[in-house]
Amino acid sequence: MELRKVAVLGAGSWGTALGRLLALPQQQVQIWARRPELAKEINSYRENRRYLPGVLLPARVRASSDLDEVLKNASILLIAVPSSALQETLEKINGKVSPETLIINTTKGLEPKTFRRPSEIYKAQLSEELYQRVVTLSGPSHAEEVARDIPTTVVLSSENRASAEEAQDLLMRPHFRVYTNPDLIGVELGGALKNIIALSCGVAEGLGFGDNTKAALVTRGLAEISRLGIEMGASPATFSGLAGLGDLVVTCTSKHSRNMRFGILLGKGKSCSDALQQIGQTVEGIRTTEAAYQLCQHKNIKMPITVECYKVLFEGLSPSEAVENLMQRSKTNEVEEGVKDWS
Ligand SMILES: NC(=O)C1=CN([C@@H]2O[C@H](COP(=O)(O)OP(=O)(O)OC[C@H]3O[C@@H](n4cnc5c(N)ncnc54)[C@H](O)[C@@H]3O)[C@@H](O)[C@H]2O)C=CC1
Ligand SMILES: O=C(CO)COP(=O)(O)O
Repeated sequence: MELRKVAVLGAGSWGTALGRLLALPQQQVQIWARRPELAKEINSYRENRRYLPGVLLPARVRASSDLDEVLKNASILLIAVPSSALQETLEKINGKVSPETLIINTTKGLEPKTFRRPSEIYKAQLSEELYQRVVTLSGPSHAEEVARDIPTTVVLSSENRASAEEAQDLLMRPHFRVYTNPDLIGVELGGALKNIIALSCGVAEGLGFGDNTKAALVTRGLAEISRLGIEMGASPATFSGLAGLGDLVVTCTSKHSRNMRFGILLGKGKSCSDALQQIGQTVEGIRTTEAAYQLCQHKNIKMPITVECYKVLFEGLSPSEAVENLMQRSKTNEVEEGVKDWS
């Protein structure tokens, strides 16, 4: 049996959980951790105590802070760094990856100012040949549950169908069901924009509001995600799928969501910097709120939750004022005009 090597870049909770999933008798996994101390700790304890405590890693998973060593002979590359580190990471691997390598992107986010989705960052950094090997993984999947083999469904998209199907075969497990979807724009926008709504649900919880408020945010959040997504070229159906509604539901309800936990702290009166420090992990919703706010202003699309979330994060608006602003907007229809008119 030919032994394959999988390189995972990013030793956070998601890189570690997926590294564990990819460790098979025929697959050796090496995780790249920026900090040598973290690589050492993972190897010594067979556990990533900092980012994924309580999950024992098989011996086939090793960590290293030497990027060249991790990339050497890898035929599969999985990238799980925060969106803020994606460009820098791709620059580091430039010229070190062979064109046949299958690349799985797991970063969810949107870049402020440029509005680039993760795959657009790959496209700008990689050769066209290698870009055709990039597949984005999205959908409702908290690392803490995937790492404990809790049944999970995800979705893959790519510009290249054969690459997406190859990644599907690679990742399918009895407890991890993988779908494909050709709508790369929708899959990546769903995964990024739900973070804004999860953060807002957290704020509502921190303010002491209840389930009605959360349901309102999820539903109206999905409406504004879809409005922006369709304008950007996504297929409407994707937003009722795993990368849309699916990820929105899990992130807005799960105790594992860093975006929601960050929002709870804001709702309870913590400053952004204190809340971020307390979470101590990636909170993609902050950058994505900035990007989506700029984008909806630029494209003149109504995204009231995103706008209020932006004001709380970047302009010092209090969470309770943001809720008041949302509730007291001028009256309107639920569905867009033209979808269903009064007869
Ligand atoms: N944790 C989860 O359940 C899921 C996470 N994701 C996405 O995966 C991405 C990574 O998230 P997590 O693993 O959860 O984050 P995390 O906060 O658990 O870990 C991030 C890791 O990236 C490292 N890192 C930060 N800056 C870096 C840089 N410049 N170069 C190299 N490494 C750097 C950190 O040191 C840390 O090891 C995010 O885009 C997130 O939205 C997607 C689905 C599920
Ligand atoms: O994307 C995720 C689950 O699908 C992870 O969400 P958080 O980053 O909010 O933890």
